[in-house]
Amino acid sequence: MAPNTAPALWPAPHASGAVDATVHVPGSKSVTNRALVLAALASEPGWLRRPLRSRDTLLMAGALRAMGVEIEEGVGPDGSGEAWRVLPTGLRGPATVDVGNAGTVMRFLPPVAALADGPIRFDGDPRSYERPLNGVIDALRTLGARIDDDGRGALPLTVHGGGALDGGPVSVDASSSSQFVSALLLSGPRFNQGVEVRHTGASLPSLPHIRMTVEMLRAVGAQVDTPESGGEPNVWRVTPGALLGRDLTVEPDLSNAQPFLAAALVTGGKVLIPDWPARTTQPGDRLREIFTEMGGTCELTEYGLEFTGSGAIHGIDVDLGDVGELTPGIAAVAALADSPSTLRGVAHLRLHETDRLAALTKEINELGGDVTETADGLHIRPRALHGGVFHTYEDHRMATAGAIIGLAVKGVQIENVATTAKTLPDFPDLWTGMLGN
Ligand SMILES: O=C(O)C1=C[C@@H](OP(=O)(O)O)[C@@H](O)[C@H](O)C1
Ligand SMILES: C=C(OP(=O)(O)O)C(=O)O
Repeated sequence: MAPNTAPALWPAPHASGAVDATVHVPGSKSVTNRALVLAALASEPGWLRRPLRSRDTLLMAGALRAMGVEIEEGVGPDGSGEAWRVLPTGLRGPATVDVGNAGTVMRFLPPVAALADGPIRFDGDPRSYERPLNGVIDALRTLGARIDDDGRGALPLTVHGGGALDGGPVSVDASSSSQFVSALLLSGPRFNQGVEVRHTGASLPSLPHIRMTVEMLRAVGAQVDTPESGGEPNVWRVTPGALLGRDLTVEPDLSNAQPFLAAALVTGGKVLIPDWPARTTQPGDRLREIFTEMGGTCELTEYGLEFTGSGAIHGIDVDLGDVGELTPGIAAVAALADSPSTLRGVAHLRLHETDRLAALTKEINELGGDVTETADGLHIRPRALHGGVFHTYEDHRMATAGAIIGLAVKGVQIENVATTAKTLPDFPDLWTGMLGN
């Protein structure tokens, strides 16, 4: 008998009433992967408490280990919580890095590899070959690195680390991904002359993620000048210097909190997310404002964020350029709203895990929806939806978007829900737990 290769279908639970749940959301992918890189580049050991353990972060840890960094399992210095202890060593090749489809791994690590002694080969999932990396490759060459690639500005490639990198000024068009800028800044303190990154493109997505990079660099002792600290627009400067080993507790992933907040909105229920930070650079914090405009109310207390749906869901006209990774979840809620929505500023999502604008349009429309792509986003006119298969294109946020729709629409089946393991392996259990099943 021929093997059955069709991806499994997961019946998305339909909500029989208003949810009322507390959901402990695991750590932030973006914070965990920056913290791992910074700890690996430090001059002394460091701790990461409550790191996210998901495909993207385990790939990052595995890649750093392959380059000689020791990452030990342990409990934090005060004995509480699970932690990783990172012991930076001389970075070395030869090594092979599997980036999977993690933007943070494929973009943040080539600059680290340029500092290693020996060749580091980068490879990954088929989709990783299509995601832009030209900004990092070209910039590293300008800064003195030797890289072998096939000329497409993408994976696979080999960085021939020389043990050090000159660094200095470099221009990069980061309109396709803010991660180009973050990547160069993160390793910048270890370049001989530091780095001055000048973004030359017409637009720059995901600015909060660049702010996260800057704040985390400063927290380990790096000196960073930014447009916001009185520097030139679109220019970031990192001074060369040693990095401290820190004891960092990773915040919950607020973008992964999105489907649970959406559940409160869609069912007219209530969800508490403990440990929601009072101040954060995570883009998911914008959900407090966006989901309030879409019909909920929220309160940030010492216990966390309590979000309550009113039973009504309103459409929204919003520029998501700063917070692009929230688009699939917002589109799912918008498809269930009482008025149309326009999501703008996210053309670069066509180069994410999948072409998210095309995928959302196709999948929502196949359930009976009325979504059209615009040049830089989506137009969503709510219509009565029906059940069917929601394809996910190996995109974790497509899977969680489908689950949101499934709360309100009977008979939705999510293809390959296991793809949520990219950033939230516990998703199916957390979801059914939230629903009291
Ligand atoms: O630096 C980061 O941690 C991220 C930056 C953003 O990338 P883009 O600027 O490519 O959208 C975001 O979408 C991604 O999920 C995580
Ligand atoms: C775009 C995303 O991931 P990546 O870090 O792979 O770019 C995402 O998580 O939505």
